[in-house]
Amino acid sequence: MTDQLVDEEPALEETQGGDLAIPSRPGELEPDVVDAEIVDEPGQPAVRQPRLVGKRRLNYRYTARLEHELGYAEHSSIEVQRACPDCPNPASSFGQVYGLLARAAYATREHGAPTAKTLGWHTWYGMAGLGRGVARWWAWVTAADYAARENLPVDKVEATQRRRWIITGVFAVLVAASWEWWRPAPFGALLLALVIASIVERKRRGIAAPDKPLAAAGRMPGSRVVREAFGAAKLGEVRVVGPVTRDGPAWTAVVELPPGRTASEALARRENLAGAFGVDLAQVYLDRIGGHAGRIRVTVFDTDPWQARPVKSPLLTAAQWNVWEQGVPIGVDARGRIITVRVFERSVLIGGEPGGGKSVAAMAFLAAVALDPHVQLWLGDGKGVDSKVWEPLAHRVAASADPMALVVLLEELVAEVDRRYLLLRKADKKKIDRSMRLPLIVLWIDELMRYTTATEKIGDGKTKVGDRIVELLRHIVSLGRAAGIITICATQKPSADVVPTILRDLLSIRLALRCTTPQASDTILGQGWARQGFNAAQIDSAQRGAGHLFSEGSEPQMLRTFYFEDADERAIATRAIALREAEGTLQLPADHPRRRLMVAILDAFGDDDRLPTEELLERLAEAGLHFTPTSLADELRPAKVAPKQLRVPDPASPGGTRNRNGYAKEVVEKAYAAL
Ligand SMILES: Nc1ncnc2c1ncn2[C@@H]1O[C@H](COP(=O)(O)OP(=O)(O)OP(=O)(O)O)[C@@H](O)[C@H]1O
Repeated sequence: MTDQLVDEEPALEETQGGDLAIPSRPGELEPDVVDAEIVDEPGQPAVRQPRLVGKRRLNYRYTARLEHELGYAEHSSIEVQRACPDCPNPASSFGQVYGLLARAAYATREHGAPTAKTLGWHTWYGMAGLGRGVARWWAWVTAADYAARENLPVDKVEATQRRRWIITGVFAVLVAASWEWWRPAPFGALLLALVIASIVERKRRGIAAPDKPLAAAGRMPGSRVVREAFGAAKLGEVRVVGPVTRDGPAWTAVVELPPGRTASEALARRENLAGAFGVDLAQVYLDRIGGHAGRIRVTVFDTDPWQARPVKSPLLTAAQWNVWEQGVPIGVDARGRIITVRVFERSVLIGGEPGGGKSVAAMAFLAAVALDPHVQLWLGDGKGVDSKVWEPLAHRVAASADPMALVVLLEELVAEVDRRYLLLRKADKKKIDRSMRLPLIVLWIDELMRYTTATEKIGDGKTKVGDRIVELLRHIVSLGRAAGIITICATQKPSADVVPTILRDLLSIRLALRCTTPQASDTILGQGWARQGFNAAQIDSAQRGAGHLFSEGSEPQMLRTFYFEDADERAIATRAIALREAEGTLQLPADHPRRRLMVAILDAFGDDDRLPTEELLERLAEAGLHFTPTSLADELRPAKVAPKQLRVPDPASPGGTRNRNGYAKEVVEKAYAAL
């Protein structure tokens, strides 16, 4: 690409309104006109077929950007400046003033200078001021003030009038003479008069110029600006420890508060600080500095980090996950660092108003659980739609949105908790560990309100279903910790009647997405956090998926959850099913072929405890199921059943045994029970 600016000053008066055709659409340009202006590069073929690719009118000149083809298949563009026939004659004074104004307008547009508004003010009040000025001048030149004094001699008044007319005349001549010196000068003088008149007029009328807005701290403020902002936020005279530095999309500084003031006070005044820095609340972050309660790290982002593009989870590309060891990656902090939560021995509460992003946040947990084939998923879904995709890989599912079905599921889980406690007691352990080979169980309940507020009566006819569900949940959450049972609940209405405090306090990981009130935010995070600056009601609706997470550490942290599209969710579920199938941990439906095969094998055993492979194959063939030794082993591998060397009765010697490759009934029974 070659960019040449042919900045030849055209003979403006000659071309003005002349026969120069100014194209308005690409392709209309007359080649001759352009060829005349183009300076070919030495040694390059002549320009052909110029094509207009853009034009711009600035001042009284017209700039056309042309693209033309050189002899070889290369393009180059050239700017040609011509006089603009629609503009006032630039040689005239009016044309020159027009030029000045056009330049000012251009500068306003290009550089965003707020001149349009200022110009409007000056024009309006300037005209009014000029009118008043002309009236004053007339009173002065006619010596109206003298005329009113009756005892003054007439000749004295006339002399004054003469003198004042002469002064006016001299001034007029000077202005007129400047015309020759520089044509826009009289207009410049007029403009100056207008501006001065406008300022005086506004002063007279008591109209103040609009206040200059407080400048934002910018991308790299000095420590003085930081100190002043803390002062303005009523945090006293602080010291900026070390330099203010850039940290990716933000600037950051360590600030030491005045003696006796604490980092908590600064956290509570985050919004005041945002105002003092001239930025949005979402752009300001305050982190405590370990080992010094009076120091705080302030980080101010150039733009709102929570409105950036959705962030994809690492689970989308992970072949498999290990929840026990790797935890659950649920989102990113303001700097884009992944936040992972440990879930073993913990339970989760996700709350927020409708559309706050609960289902998407839950997806991070469900996707991690799904991709770990050794974690069982128990589903209780209040809405009956959101978790449909996970149903095929779930171990148990409570029928859609039916509180009674959830009661049945929870009772079964309570029984499992009790069974695990027995195992713990036997193994003399306080909590399950990997050596016990018990799978983690994740219980997922979406839309808690639907269940905990259900008023139907059950059992004795006195207990409400909702109360029973809360009771069962409390049992599972409090005892499930040591038994490897993790409960995850979501709720749209995080009020105390939906999530009783007694249950809320047991759920140790709490994620507050956008809420309507600080009280709702506190219901999720815990009492008093909103006052200390962790308030999900301050999350803007444009900050989708943003929330406060109370997990580890002494206070909540803000994050943005990973975003999963429907297709991502389906892809993970499909992968997870295959993974579980391969590991033999998929809970198979009643009519699954493997389940039917295992029933047929158990029937084929009859009263025998062990069978050589060939005999088992014969008995299966009698039942209409035809396998070879290899195909049977392949079918049973996912269920973790494999043939091995066994002592089986020897038909050749009654009462004797021999070594054969075969299957043990006990192994098949265990595998069937685990399906
Ligand atoms: N982490 C995120 N990143 C980007 N967009 C998100 C994120 N989380 C949620 N959203 C957007 O917000 C919308 C609502 O999210 P979601 O369905 O999870 O809300 P919800 O709280 O479950 O709503 P409801 O209670 O009505 O079911 C999503 O469709 C998505 O567009």
